[in-house]
Amino acid sequence: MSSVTRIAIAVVERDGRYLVGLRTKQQTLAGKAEFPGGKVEANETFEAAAIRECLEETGLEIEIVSHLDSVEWDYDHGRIALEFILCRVGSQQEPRPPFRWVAGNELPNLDWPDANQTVIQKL
Ligand SMILES: Nc1nc2c([nH]c(=O)n2[C@@H]2O[C@H](COP(=O)(O)OP(=O)(O)OP(=O)(O)O)[C@@H](O)[C@H]2O)c(=O)[nH]1
Repeated sequence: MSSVTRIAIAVVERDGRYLVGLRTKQQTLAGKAEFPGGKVEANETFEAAAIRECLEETGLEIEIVSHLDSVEWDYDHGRIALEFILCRVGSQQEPRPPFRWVAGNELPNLDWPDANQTVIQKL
């Protein structure tokens, strides 16, 4: 049995809009929309990983608000356990592209990874 990779996802909200990126051709699930996130390192909490990945990918410093959802998913590229964490950003700083702010009511119109479907319905 293959092991499960732990993934932390930062669902960052500011004024009813959410931080959304686009997975590149080089990544798995290329062309899909994504929230900032990635693999949790050894001895790292999900929350710390969400903050670190968001800073690395978007340049924005965030704070944890609450836990949103836990999802396990079997992709062709492996089995992952995702923790979706609601976060906020204090500043009016703009994210590094391709990340951008998307209105909450626009989120269902984007092409998301399958594992994101339940969390999108909750926002
Ligand atoms: N970042 C991100 N990954 C997601 C989302 N939804 C989802 O299923 N995933 C999956 O979660 C995993 C995240 O891994 P990643 O490859 O982006 O993370 P990473 O940067 O640490 O990995 P790398 O070092 O291999 O590039 C992938 O399997 C990706 O397909 C999402 O909304 N955001």
